Amino acid sequence: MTAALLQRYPVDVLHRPERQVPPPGALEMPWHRIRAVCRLPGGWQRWRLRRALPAIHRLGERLSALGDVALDAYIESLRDRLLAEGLSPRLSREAFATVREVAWRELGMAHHDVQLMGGLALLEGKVAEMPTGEGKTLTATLPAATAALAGVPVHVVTVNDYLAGRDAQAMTPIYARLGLTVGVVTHERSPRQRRAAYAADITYCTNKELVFDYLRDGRELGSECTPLQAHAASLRGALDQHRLLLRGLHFAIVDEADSVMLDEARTPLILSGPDEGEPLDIALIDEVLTLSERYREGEDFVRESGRLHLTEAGKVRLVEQAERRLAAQGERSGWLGKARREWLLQQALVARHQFQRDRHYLVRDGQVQIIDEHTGRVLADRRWERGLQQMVERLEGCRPSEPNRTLARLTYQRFFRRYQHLSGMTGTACEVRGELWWTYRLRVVSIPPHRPSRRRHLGVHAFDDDDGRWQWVAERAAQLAARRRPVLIATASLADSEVLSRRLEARGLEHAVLNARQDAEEAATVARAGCAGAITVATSMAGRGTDIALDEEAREAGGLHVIIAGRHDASRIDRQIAGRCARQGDPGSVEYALSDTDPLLDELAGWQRHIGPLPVRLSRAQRQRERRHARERARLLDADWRENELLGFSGKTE
Ligand SMILES: Nc1ncnc2c1ncn2[C@@H]1O[C@H](COP(=O)(O)OP(=O)(O)OP(=O)(O)O)[C@@H](O)[C@H]1O
Repeated sequence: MTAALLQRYPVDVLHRPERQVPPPGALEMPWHRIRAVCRLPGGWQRWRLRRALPAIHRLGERLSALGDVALDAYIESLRDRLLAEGLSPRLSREAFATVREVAWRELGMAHHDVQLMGGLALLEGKVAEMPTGEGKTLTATLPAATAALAGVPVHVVTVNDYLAGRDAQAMTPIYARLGLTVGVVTHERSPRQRRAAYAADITYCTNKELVFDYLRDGRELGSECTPLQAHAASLRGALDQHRLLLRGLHFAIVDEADSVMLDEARTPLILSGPDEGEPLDIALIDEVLTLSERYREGEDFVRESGRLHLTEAGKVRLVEQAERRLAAQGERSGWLGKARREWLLQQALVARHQFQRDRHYLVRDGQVQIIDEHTGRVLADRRWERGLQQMVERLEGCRPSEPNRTLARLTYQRFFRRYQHLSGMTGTACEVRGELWWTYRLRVVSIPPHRPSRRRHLGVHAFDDDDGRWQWVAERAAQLAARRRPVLIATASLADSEVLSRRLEARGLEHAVLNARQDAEEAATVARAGCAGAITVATSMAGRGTDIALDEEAREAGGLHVIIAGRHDASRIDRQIAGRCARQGDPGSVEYALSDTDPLLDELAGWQRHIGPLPVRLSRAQRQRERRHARERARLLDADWRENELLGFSGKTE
């Protein structure tokens, strides 16, 4: 696949190469769903990958006998051969042995067999499912360096700026010794720095920055949107290639693939700019907010599948109010038009009843900032659309921001399938393997752990209310810390993390907090979290990718203990949090502290909400939410294809 890529797309000739993905035919989706079920057994896949290992080790033995100068000369010759011949299986094995030897010399870490297998799966364009803490960061260096040595620009995509910066910095010694350049794209980088980072052999970036940069390039390209059109425009001097950020979509390794490609793929990414059209009608926003105050849940509006809907009684009430307003203010009042006023009121109800401060957003420096529900991080510069942002700002007493207009939008589903070579890695893919196949044509290969896990599951503790839960959690943390074990307490929201922090403070327990409000010291907080007796309270910010290294005393005391205080949107997220302990053969334990007031229970209606033990009800609610989110993604994908077909005649959305 990759060799073909090199033949078809000489990198420096075509601008912005990417795969043209045709919309699926009528029977294609059902057919791929059947194929997702009829996959090859995992054992056979692993056996196939394992077969390549003896050859890599034989080469590795030869390389380890070389001195530093001889190794550098060997790397030079390997690069020349890869550039000339492309990525043949033989040269790929040679490259893997070389990267492994270099990793050993530069970082003191040689890839384990399971990491070599994971690397081979990535090079084949698959999702490598490797248990948490097995060293995916190091695994990615194998296919990334191999492809980069063959001249293919590589994007290593991850979920947040902290991980992109950390992984790039940690792995740079390997790439530098191989003569490869590394770039990092994070939120604060300027366009010039981004261009330079994408020009590097290997670019570490976050999914959001990558898609936004792609959309910005799309606007720069205008109508010259396909690679061939862009190339032709460049030849006739109509396109200044130096203004583009990316060099095309060649080879991507997506870390935390289930989070990036599924959890975050429920809403399209929207590039917005200042709206120079209609000015914001603050008086109307205030009026709607005042009206919405009188609407009662259950009578005037209901929650269904996580959304708010006006009931018939609510609609009748709105008609009466609108008529009164129209009579008083005339037709220019903004109340004309049934659809518009219902929509306005619905937005006001969402601002009032659905979005909660310190759960969905926080207020900082007089501004409302959105918290990413999956990563627990602030989404800098992102705002809700069409008046919703301003409504929340008014409710919080902040100055309303200027309205934005959509410039371009794109779904992750469409974006990632445009890569010439797409692969991913994660610790949690087994339950979504079908969706990864029919959405992205990605197969999942489960890679076994290097050593058997020593993680102990200490069960679930259920409480009637938050008060009881926080009291127990604080007591438990105090006991464990006294035994010199480090404790990580994961809360479901920023508000919960602050409530717990106050409880710990009241007991005089020293602790660190990692949440969207206290994110400046992230690296230092994570570095201290593995010290003997340390207590750390964190939201899902510490859920994925965070590597908590233990000190010797902590390891001897029993390793990290994780308390998951509240179930998350998907069981995969809980498993990722549990995966912060017992990594790389270390000891560790995990337990749950659940409360009957968990907002996840809102997912259940009627008897389901009240019948059965709390852990069973929460698991039911979690499964229901996972299914709802999967349905939303399927709907979005479907709408995306249909819109694409329609706009094929009239224009493009990106
Ligand atoms: N071959 C190796 N030899 C020694 N240590 C290793 C090796 N591979 C990885 N490690 C160490 O294992 C730890 C975990 O690595 P890493 O954070 O990359 O795991 P991960 O699989 O990405 O975890 P997560 O699933 O949480 O993202 C790191 O401290 C890393 O240095």
